[in-house]
Amino acid sequence: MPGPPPGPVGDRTTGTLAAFTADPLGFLTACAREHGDVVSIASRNVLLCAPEDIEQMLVDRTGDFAKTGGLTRGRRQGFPEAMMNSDGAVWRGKRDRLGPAFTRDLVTAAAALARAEAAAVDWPPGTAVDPAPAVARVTLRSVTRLLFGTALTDVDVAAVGRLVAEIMDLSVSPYALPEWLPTPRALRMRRALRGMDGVVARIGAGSSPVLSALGGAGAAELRDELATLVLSGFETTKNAVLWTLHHLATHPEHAERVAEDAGGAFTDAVVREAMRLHPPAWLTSREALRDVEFGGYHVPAGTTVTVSQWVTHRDPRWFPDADGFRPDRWLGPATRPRGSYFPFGLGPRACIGGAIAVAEATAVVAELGRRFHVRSAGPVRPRPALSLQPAGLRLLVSARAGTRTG
Ligand code: HEM
Repeated sequence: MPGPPPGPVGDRTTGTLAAFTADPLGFLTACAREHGDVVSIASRNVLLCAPEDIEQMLVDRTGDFAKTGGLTRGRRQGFPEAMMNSDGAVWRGKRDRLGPAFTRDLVTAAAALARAEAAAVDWPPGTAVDPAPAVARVTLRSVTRLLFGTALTDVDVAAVGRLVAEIMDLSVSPYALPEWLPTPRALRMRRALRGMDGVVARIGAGSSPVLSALGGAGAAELRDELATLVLSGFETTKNAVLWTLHHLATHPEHAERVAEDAGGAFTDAVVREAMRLHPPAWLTSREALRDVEFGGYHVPAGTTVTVSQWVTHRDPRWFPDADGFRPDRWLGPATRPRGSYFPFGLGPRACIGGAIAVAEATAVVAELGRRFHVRSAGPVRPRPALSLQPAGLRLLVSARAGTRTG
């Protein structure tokens, strides 16, 4: 009978919670480097780091795992009727309904819309800017125009931004107080959700292939589906663009190539490499529905099994000079195992908008990289909220010769 996986010895009462909460990325990295590919990171919590195990969980043995158990069990789900928050046959029905609307044409349209939105960014040259508000506006407006045919106003953009900020703050808080308590945070969250309801109502009144695909949904289901599509399609893509700008700001030689590349293979490689080092989705979890075995260790039913893009994307076994920003590694044929790089997840539950996100991010980076020189204006720290944010990012911006900046 195989034994349990090895792992860190935590505090007698709180286990490893304090170490995880203080520095989730550092904690998970240390677990992998010190204990191997299958690590018991807390009671009934296991981290998988080997590509073949990651593939097993996300692709080959999906029937042994549920998405909506584990870390999310018992917590009220923000949008419970959305595809993203469902499992089993209910999820299958929703994905079959929505999937066909995500066509190749939609991906092509995503690039054109994102480039047009990015063309309107008017950073004053010669200044240090926080790029997040402009990039948020570009990514949010392009994804909502693309999916729902609706151009959001600045009031809508602000309303979605407020909700995302609340969700991100909540996701880094170690304290989960009951939601009915009238804490300032709970009140802010309720206000932000009401603001989102207004945006969703406007979006739902539009017309598009995605809205037609959702034609048979009831009111609550439609609201949950639209809200999660907006939220998941926007914050992650925004962070992918912001991290890419950060890497270009610290690697002028790559920024020069992007300026010349007009959104070609090199710009695509730059975005992929940024998502390797700074994956917007840095953690994915499932609950084991039955006893399973990984790497010769026993993992009992009910265990939360986690895979981390942050940890595996930085493993030197699959990525030589793993901490270096080297976009050229994406230009040759891929020789690394499939489960070593999974910014959009893998298997049947992989991101429905991955191709759209890459097209959008590449188009925005191409357009901004063509018009602006960017230099780093200070230290940046990864903030592992629900999505990995570049905290403190500021860029010194100047116009490239021969381009208008606004
Ligand atoms: C850089 C941008 C993005 C990243 C890094 C990202 C990442 C992910 C990941 C890792 C998953 C799978 C989670 C799991 O296995 O538990 C996922 C699922 C999902 N994503 Fe994305 N995503 C991005 C952009 C988008 C966009 C643009 C859309 C919408 C157009 C979108 C909509 C969704 C939906 C609806 C799901 C749930 C799929 C399902 O449950 O069947 N995402 N995303």
